[in-house]
Amino acid sequence: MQLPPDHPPIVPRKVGVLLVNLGTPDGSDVPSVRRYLAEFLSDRRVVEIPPLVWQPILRGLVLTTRPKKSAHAYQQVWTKDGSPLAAITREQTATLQGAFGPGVMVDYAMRYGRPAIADRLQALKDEGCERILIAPLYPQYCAATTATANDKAFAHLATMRWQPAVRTLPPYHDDPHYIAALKESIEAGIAALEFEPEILVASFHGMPQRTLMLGDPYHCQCQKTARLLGEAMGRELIVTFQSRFGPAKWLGPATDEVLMDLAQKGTRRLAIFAPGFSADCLETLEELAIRGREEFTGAGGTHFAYLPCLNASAPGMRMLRGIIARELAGWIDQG
Ligand SMILES: C=CC1=C(C)c2cc3[nH]c(cc4nc(cc5[nH]c(cc1n2)c(C)c5CCC(=O)O)C(CCC(=O)O)=C4C)c(C)c3C=C
Ligand SMILES: [Fe+2]
Ligand SMILES: [Fe+2]
Repeated sequence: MQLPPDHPPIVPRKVGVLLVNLGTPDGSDVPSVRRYLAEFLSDRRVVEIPPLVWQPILRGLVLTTRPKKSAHAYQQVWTKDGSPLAAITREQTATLQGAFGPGVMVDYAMRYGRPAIADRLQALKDEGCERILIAPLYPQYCAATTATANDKAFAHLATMRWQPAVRTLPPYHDDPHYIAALKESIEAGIAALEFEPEILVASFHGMPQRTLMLGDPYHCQCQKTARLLGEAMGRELIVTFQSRFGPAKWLGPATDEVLMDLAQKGTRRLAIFAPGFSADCLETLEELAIRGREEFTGAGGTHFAYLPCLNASAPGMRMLRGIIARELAGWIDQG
């Protein structure tokens, strides 16, 4: 069929997958960290205080003190490929693209900082993706993570004349693929240690306690992940919540307090891991692997191990491929 000479170009139809993670600063210097924190902590899904009250506190207090402290923390985990979260997310994207082959276009974006969700969503559409799965990589649903990533994607869709059809990845906290991948990865991590841990700690990112009362399923989904994982491994796990922010009451028990308490009460050998993070990042590599070790050994522990997240490991990528392929049902050949 002959197209009119001024017809917009026609590109072949494709299916796209947009992996989304939280975001990270472009550099570990104080101005980069300040820019990132300003965007992150201005998100009303993250800090649920009216902006008229919160913005003066954020600008006058938080952004004048925290960036220096956080930049110091980022400097301890920064790699030649940049922030660990960014480097690992890139690797997950490339590995998943290899697993799906040319029938599916896999890309990634960050909720805060770069690459921006709007830019990558638009790029997928411009490449001909008329069907896109938006995949926030959070196993446990939380308004401050999953919902805000989806909000950002839908805000961009609202600007489009020709929208792609979209699906969003549901939480996968109790998915057998995820539990099996965690079991495989953690058991391999323990087998490689030079000591036998007496205690296993599963540390999840915390949230303000009131979000549980407001109906956010995050806390329950973390507990269920830990229960299923403990049952699969045939071992008891201690569940803790880390990374408290601000003066409000957060979900507990707090990871740092539990580490010190266990050591003070006589635990000597301990392994900790963070099943709620799909990629290692500041919160795992600095807060758990570095500071957690100091807290535990400072209180009398002798052997401490931090076991890495699923990242782009073989079990982690098999899991991601499995859950994403399922969500693409009817859009791709399931073969
Ligand atoms: C895995 C789920 C996460 C939840 C839930 C979450 C909630 C949440 N976080 C903050 C404040 C901060 N978080 C920071 C870093 C950070 N948080 C997550 C994940 C969750 N956050 C990740 C993956 C990262 C790491 C980013 C990286 O660059 O590696 C930070 C920034 C670092 C710092 O200054 O400590 C802050 C601040 C709040 C307030 C919140 C829920 C209300
Ligand atoms: Fe966080
Ligand atoms: Fe609960």
